[in-house]
Amino acid sequence: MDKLLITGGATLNGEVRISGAKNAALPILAAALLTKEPVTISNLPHLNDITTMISLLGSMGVSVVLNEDMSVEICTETITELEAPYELVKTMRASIVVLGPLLAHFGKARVSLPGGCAIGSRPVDLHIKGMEALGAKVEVEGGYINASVDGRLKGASIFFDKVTVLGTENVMMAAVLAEGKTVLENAAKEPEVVDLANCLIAMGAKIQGVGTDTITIEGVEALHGCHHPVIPDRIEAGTYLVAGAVAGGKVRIKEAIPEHLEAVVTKLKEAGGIVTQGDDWIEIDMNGQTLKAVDIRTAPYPAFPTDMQAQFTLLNAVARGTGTVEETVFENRFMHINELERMGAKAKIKGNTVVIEGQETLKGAPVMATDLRASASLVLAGLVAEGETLVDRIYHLDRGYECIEEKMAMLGATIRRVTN
Ligand SMILES: CC(=O)N[C@H]1[C@@H](OP(=O)(O)OP(=O)(O)OC[C@H]2O[C@@H](n3ccc(=O)[nH]c3=O)[C@H](O)[C@@H]2O)O[C@H](CO)[C@@H](O)[C@@H]1O
Ligand SMILES: C=C(OP(=O)(O)O)C(=O)O
Repeated sequence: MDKLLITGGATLNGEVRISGAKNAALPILAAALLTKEPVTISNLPHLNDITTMISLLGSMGVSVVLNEDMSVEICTETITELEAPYELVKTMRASIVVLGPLLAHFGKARVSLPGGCAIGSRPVDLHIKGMEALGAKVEVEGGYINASVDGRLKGASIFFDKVTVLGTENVMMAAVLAEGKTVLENAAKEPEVVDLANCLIAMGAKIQGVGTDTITIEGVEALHGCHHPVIPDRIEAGTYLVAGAVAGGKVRIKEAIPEHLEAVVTKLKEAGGIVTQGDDWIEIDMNGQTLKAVDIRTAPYPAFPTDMQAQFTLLNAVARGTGTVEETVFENRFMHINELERMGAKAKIKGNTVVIEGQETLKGAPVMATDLRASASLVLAGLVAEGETLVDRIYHLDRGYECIEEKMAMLGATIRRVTN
């Protein structure tokens, strides 16, 4: 199993290109199931999750062709199976997002329940209720969601009890082919939802209000092919900015969308970073600045993202002062704390809040990655710790960070992949 070996202490300097967003690319790949015509998707990141989604489409008999420019062309003309099997869904819960497109286009879907994961129970009840509201018959049996509809789905008014990103995306994709009007209230406003909607609109869908909490969809009979470039990954961007903050120096992220990172940049400035930005870049300069602990409260966009919580927890662990981090989105997203404590971090967890007392230094240690962003926080810890840190189980990182060791090394980090 691959590990990352990091020798701490190097100051980071330079530029890093941000890859396409995993969480936008995954539903957009699924959106190709909504039409018979070819859909071409570019700026896809090279990540294990993307490979899993492509394998899932392939397992259905969908044709997926890699073009010379590295874009991917997907065509459903050859589809034979309307199923997402457990073997694939268990490795990536975002596979659930094929439910809406399969049901809306083919009238039937069988999708394995994703189950819980290292960050909490993560139910999909709101996805299922949304499909039922659109007129689907849904049964959960033997760990599978079996959904079907006679004829077309029917537009409906749907209020999400909780803001759900994949839930909004799944139901929005089902509604674009439904008969009549659908109104989604308390919908997710994340940039990835907006990117998916823009792809659907390019395919001929009629959607209004994306980026607000009320999305209105006027169903159409059929969608057509399109070419869609995926937006840059705001979480990857934020992670490299935190790397610059904790390791000192000057780090510029390029080919990003600064508007998507406002909550993160606000906290980086509060932490003492000198942050400047242009149309598609953000730079953090820590030369001579003292890193200060900050208070964080995660919540749906545009508030501070839960996917940046672990990285800021680490920032607090090496900053001056005491910072409080409150996690309101997932019930169990503090798995990185124990590992950071093994490196000398001082933290107290109480319910969904952790209070971190900043330390002058952390000490390198062998640590275990438990989920994607927890892993990112351990890599960041390794960059600042004294001595060597060996991060085990980095398959989590490979789900979400393209070429992380190459990108970090280009900024000056001493980091390499160890295979055994
Ligand atoms: C592939 C992808 O895009 N993943 C992102 C997506 O996950 P995902 O879409 O799975 O997360 P949700 O927004 O759905 O989860 C938000 C909250 O709603 C709850 N919930 C969700 C659905 C449901 O049917 N019932 C229910 O109770 C969840 O348990 C959680 O407490 O948004 C999360 C929140 O920004 C991010 O951390 C993930 O990186
Ligand atoms: C939690 C995440 O992803 P997923 O929803 O795919 O588990 C993430 O990207 O941080």
